[in-house]
Amino acid sequence: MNRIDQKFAELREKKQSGFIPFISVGDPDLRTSVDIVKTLEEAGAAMVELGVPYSDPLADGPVIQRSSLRALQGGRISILDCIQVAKQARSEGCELPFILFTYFNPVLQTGLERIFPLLQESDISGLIIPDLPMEEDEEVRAMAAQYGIHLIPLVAPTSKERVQRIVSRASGFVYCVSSLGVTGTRTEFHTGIDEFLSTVKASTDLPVAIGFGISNNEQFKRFSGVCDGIVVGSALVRQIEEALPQLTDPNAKSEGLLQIRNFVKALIE
Ligand SMILES: O=P(O)(O)OC[C@@H](O)[C@@H](O)c1c[nH]c2ccccc12
Repeated sequence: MNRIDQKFAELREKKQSGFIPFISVGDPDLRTSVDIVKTLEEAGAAMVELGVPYSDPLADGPVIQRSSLRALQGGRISILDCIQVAKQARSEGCELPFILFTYFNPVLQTGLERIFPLLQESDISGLIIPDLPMEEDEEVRAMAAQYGIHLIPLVAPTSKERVQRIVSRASGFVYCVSSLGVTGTRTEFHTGIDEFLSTVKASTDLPVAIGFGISNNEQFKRFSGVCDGIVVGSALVRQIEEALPQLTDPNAKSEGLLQIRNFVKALIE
């Protein structure tokens, strides 16, 4: 059974919502990304989105854009580097399900025929490609299914009649975007968000996760119990940004990781 399926089954058993953090791999460096992943697990993450930094992150707000730039400062970070971070974390005892999060261009550069066997042998359970249009996802879906990798779709409040089509082809879970626009913390969400979530949940037996803009415990609680998973990217990446002086100092790295742990604990308690 895919680790994502196992994890959501456990969460449903415990009637809990899973915390799904997103990080840019390589920010500030690959080794620290392994340490951050392990810290997220200790702090209570259910699974983790490993973001492949990209030079043209169209769907990302300023926080993740800065994070991608920092990661790419030390030279190109490939999908293979991100897979290596997952393998290293696993080898150091991390049991989290890994979701590779990448724009479509790096996937094409690496080659579909190469990526999927690698994801499978690296025990990476899911893949999110935010700019893969449903109309062009045939080949990617077939390869993902062949290698047992969940290709997780994004559904936006404006998806309306497309919801059924997107959800009917979904695998693993359905990622509901809470608002329109780019990633980044928000004070309020799309007006019809509750109705939108009900529509998606009524359209699938798959777990449903919500993301975009969630940055504090009040917002986390608002969606707990309503969704099976809650994705937080920018608010966490911002914490990593603030902890950079510690994370990049060998003598203070553990202090930086503790700051991240404390942020997550307060976010999801
Ligand atoms: O950053 P936020 O607002 O917490 O949203 C999660 C988001 O970061 C993560 O899932 C993500 C990162 N880049 C994306 C691009 C498109 C959709 C989603 C994403």
